Amino acid sequence: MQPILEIIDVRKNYGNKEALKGVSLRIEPGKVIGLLGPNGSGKSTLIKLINGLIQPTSGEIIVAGKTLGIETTKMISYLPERTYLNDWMKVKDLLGFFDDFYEDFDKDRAREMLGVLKIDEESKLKTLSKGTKEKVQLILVMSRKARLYILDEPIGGVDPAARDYILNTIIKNYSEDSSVIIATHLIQEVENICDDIIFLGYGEVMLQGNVDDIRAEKGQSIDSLFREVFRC
Ligand SMILES: Nc1ncnc2c1ncn2[C@@H]1O[C@H](COP(=O)(O)OP(=O)(O)OP(=O)(O)O)[C@@H](O)[C@H]1O
Repeated sequence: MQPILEIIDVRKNYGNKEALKGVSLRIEPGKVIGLLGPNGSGKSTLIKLINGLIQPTSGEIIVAGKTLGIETTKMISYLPERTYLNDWMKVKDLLGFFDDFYEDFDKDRAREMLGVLKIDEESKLKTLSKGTKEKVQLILVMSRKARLYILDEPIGGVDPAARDYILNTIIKNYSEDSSVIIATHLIQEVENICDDIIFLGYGEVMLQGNVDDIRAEKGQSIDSLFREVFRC
C-alpha cells in the first residue's frame, strides 16, 4: 500500500541549532497518529515542513507518492497551533471562504457539526470564546475531504465536556484512504483514539509504533510511558 506520508532522513537547522536530526517516518492510510514530544522536541518544525511552510536543510518529504508542492498542499488539511482566521469575520463568512477556497470542502457537514455544538453561524469570531473559536476552526479543517489531516494541539483550549465530541469528530471524519496526525501534550485524552504514536525527543524519533502493542509490551499507558521517558 502506498504510504500517505514518507519522511526520509529529514534534517532541519535554524542557524546552528539542530531542530530535527535525521527524522524518518512512514505513515500508512487509515490511521490516527499521535505526535508526542516535550517542549522544543521539534513537533511544530516537522509539521511546518510537511506543510511546506519551511524548507528542510536536507532529506525528503513525500505525500501520497508526490514530492512537496502545490498538489500535496491541496491534499493536506492543516489546523495550526494559532488561529489564522480574521476576527471580524462571521462563522458563515468562514464557511463561504472555505467553500470557495477548497474544492474538497463539505459545507453541509460543517454546518451539521456547528449545529451540534450550538455555534451560531451569525456570530463574529471576535465575540466567541477561545475554545469556541478552536472548535470552529477544527470543524472547518475536518470538513475537508483531505488525504492527510494535521492537527496541532486541537483540544488544548476546549473544555473537557466538549473534548470527547471533538475527538469523535476527528475519528468520524476521516476515511480509510486518509490519515490524521495529532500533535498534542494531552496524551491521556488522545491515546485511546490513536492507532499509532510517535515519540519525538531532541529532534529524533525515540519510539514509534502501535498504541496497543506498546501498552501491552511496556505494561503501562502511553501517558505514563511518556512521563517516564521524558522525566525532567
Ligand atoms: N524560527 C526558529 N528559529 C530558531 N530556532 C527555532 C525556531 N523555531 C524553532 N526553533 C527551535 O527548534 C527546536 C524545536 O522547536 P519546535 O517549535 O519544533 O518544538 P515543539 O516540539 O513544537 O515544541 P512545543 O511543544 O513547545 O510547541 C527548539 O529548540 C526551538 O527553540
